[in-house]
Amino acid sequence: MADKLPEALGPLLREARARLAAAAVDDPALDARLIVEHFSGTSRTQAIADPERKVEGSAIAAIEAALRRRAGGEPVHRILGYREFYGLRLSLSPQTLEPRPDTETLVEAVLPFVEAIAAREGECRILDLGTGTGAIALALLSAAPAAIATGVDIAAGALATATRNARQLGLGGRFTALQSDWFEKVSGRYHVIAANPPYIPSQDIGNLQDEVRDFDPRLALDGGVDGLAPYRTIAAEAARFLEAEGRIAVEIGHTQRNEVSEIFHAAGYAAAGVFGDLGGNDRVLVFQRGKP
Ligand SMILES: C[S@@+](CC[C@H](N)C(=O)[O-])C[C@H]1O[C@@H](n2cnc3c(N)ncnc32)[C@H](O)[C@@H]1O
Repeated sequence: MADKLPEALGPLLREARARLAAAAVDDPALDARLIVEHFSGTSRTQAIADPERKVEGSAIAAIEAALRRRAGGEPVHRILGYREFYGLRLSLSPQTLEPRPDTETLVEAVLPFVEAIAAREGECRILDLGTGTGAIALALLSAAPAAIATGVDIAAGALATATRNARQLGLGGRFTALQSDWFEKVSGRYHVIAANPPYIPSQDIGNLQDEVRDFDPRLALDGGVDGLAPYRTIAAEAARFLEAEGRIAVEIGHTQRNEVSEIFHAAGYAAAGVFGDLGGNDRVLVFQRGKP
């Protein structure tokens, strides 16, 4: 049994970090800080300026429990219940993928187009397929006040979380949640169809990092036998829902650029951009109607 956690903020942070380091957590200093700040309601500045500040017993108990979960391998943002994405705080639930910084690449890739359409037409309609927490749609709505978005997901629990996130961010009036198997229940035409679909080949899921395999929902990861099934469906069915000059933007696995490009070219789309993530990997492909 570990010693009792100290009540004073500075020593508490040090002990939290030591426990996570002993459990071989990747970044024990960062995770200890996130956990202590979240459950004690304190800030980094307070920890530096007032390290003797006392933390309440109920907060210490919550920190104790959170450290145990983190040491047991649960991702820190699952424990906190939220993750920042594109500067927005998004709540998570068991049915949502934890949004990743790489996906911000997709937001940046289409934002200039969204802004240009909104300036020209007074509105830009976005369809976010597989919306999860609402990450892509809500980031675009927060950056483009004349945009409106429909977030589609097959998972009702994900849509409930996306709807809550939209409301909490003051974007509820421009966000519609729709439960649908890709385009099945979708109607209307959109200037942007965005998707970060599941793209891991089914047989590779067992080899993913424990934190991904055990805590992200399988529905958010499994892209079928070769990881490309959702791209085939999206490429085959998008035409009826895309405005003439619209764009389709998809996140891809870093080895999938050629295969995904071929799928969209065969369906009648031309490349309109390739975007790399912060690690320099191909991460987002943008397409428009036309010959490759
Ligand atoms: C990789 S996650 C992306 C979540 C979110 N867009 C993000 O970037 O953080 C894929 C999402 O697609 C949803 N999904 C899986 N199969 C689907 C289907 N057939 N129709 C609609 N959504 C689906 C999953 O529930 C999951 O929320």
